[in-house]
Amino acid sequence: MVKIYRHESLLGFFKGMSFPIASIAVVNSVLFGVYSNTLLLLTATSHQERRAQPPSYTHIFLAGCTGGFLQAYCLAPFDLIKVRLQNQTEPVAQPGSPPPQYQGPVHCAASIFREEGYRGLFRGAWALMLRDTPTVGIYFITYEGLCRQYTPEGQNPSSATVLVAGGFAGIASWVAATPLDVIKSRMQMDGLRRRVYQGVLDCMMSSVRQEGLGVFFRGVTINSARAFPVNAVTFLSYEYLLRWWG
Ligand SMILES: C[N+](C)(C)CCCC[C@H](N)C(=O)O
Repeated sequence: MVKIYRHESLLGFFKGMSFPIASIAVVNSVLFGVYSNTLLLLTATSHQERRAQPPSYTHIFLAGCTGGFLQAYCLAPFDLIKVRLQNQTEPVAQPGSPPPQYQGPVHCAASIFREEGYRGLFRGAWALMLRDTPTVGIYFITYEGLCRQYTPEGQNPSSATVLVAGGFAGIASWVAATPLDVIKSRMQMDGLRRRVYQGVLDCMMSSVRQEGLGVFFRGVTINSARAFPVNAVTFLSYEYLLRWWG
């Protein structure tokens, strides 16, 4: 951190932000848009009417799963690129040494397309859909459940409630998502050199065989620590944007 700050000032910490920001905007608008519109279809109530006539948890879960399933499709190529770039851990290039395999997100996307084809951009997408379909259901159930618990009937939840409920929704869904998150990332890295895994099930079996059941909880702490603030802010933005524009 000190080195980055000295050489590049505060801006250095935000390097490479434009690509994730653009992808988060698309992915989250699909997620929340599909969720809300599925609820509209299932319960015939708009976001504003849902405080007075709260939908059932079954409907919330189904709408969440639909949102999770469709957002995974949009997320897949962006997530693949993120995982490939993050795993590129060769030491910093010396003058004269060959450049890293991927020079940035656009170059990474283009090389995957060139070397592995259109389907290559969707490597790991099945595992991602399996990860996100049920866990986004859990995400919205936790959020709604906590909001209802701490809000007087018929009223809008306070900002503090939205932040805390959003934070815990993030943690609950990420804890549930971590086993398939591990598998997903392994599938995304597979194919870089030679293919190791036959498919999602094969990847699960051989990971457990080699590393034990603990493999399914790799990174659960860091995922949860990230999930709280990210999802607190996500839900606060969602609630306020809909209140202003709705
Ligand atoms: C379902 N799963 C837990 C994987 C993600 C839920 C989406 C939450 C948010 N986009 C985030 O990045 O935390």
